[in-house]
Amino acid sequence: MTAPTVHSGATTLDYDPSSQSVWIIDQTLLPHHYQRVQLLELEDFCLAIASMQVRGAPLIGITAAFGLALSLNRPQANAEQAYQALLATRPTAINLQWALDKVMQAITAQPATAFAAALAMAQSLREQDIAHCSTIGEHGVALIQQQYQQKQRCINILTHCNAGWLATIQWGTALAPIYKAQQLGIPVHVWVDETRPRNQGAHLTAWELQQAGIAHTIICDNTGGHLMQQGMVDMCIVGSDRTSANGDVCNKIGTYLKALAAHDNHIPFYAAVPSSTIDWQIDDGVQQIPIEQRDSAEVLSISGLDEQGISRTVTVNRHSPAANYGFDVTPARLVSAIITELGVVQANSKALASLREQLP
Ligand SMILES: CSC[C@@H](O)[C@@H](O)C(=O)COP(=O)(O)O
Repeated sequence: MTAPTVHSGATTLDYDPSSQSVWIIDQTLLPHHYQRVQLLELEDFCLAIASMQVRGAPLIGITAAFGLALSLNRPQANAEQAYQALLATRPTAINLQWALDKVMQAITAQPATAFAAALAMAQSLREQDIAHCSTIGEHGVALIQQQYQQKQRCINILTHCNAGWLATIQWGTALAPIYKAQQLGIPVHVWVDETRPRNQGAHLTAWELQQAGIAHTIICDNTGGHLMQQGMVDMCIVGSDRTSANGDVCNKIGTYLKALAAHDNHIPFYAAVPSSTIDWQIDDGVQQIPIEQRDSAEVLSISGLDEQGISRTVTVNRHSPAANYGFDVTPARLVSAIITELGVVQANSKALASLREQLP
């Protein structure tokens, strides 16, 4: 099967009404194999999120929304149990709870037609994600355009992890402005942090950009600071898994170090954040956002393709322990601005509170 691109209108999750299931892309196989898999039962949904077949904050949320909704049409359906099972799959991305809460609200509002109401909500969250990511792209591309107007040459953008269409339903968050820049004919080149240990940059962002025909270069996670010192980065754009109400941006581990280097080198550092990623209950992201710790095996070994297929290779001293922190928090003072579907706002409590007032 030909792999889709962002420009062919590809989506990462599609509902199939005939089987009451969803089809996702198994992201653990990318970039080596493009394979869609079907999620039918609640357990399939939980496993897909926990094992990172689907990942990226917005996509985690929408997948969970469908998992909860579809679980209601099974024998012995129990919405509360399904909610808790899905919520327990990953701790950091707030989109997970946000989407589950929306579906629960729909169920509570229409108990007699709970399945239909929940499914309609999941479908509307999916459509909303597409629209919001596209709008984030339109707001973000103005920032790239400013740089281009000043410099009149290819704009070098550094990104971390994967916040492209694979992390959402379509378009992505951090990559959406880059795709929009390409559509406008603005020359861009993307520095892609490999993003150990799961290599979402080297595996997923690089694949997406290559499919879309966007110039990019994979770099080791520790390279960004050097490039910034040498004037080889014009701006950084990253995504977020949870942004606190005061503008602290939690994102894939290593983001904070890039923000520090950007600050030291006077390079703008933007986070592309749909409002569904803002945790309004937390006003100190550094202290309050739960940071996922995953299996140390992900640090001790690396996955790759050989004649046998995809396998993991141990790359370290076998007898050493390892720690696997999944995310870190960039304090608001290091974030130049936050790109949302409602516009570009300052990373502080006041600006975010006024953004909140505009939310439906
Ligand atoms: C639009 S996605 C933003 C973030 O979710 C992304 O940068 C990220 O950190 C994803 O982490 P992952 O562990 O792959 O789910």
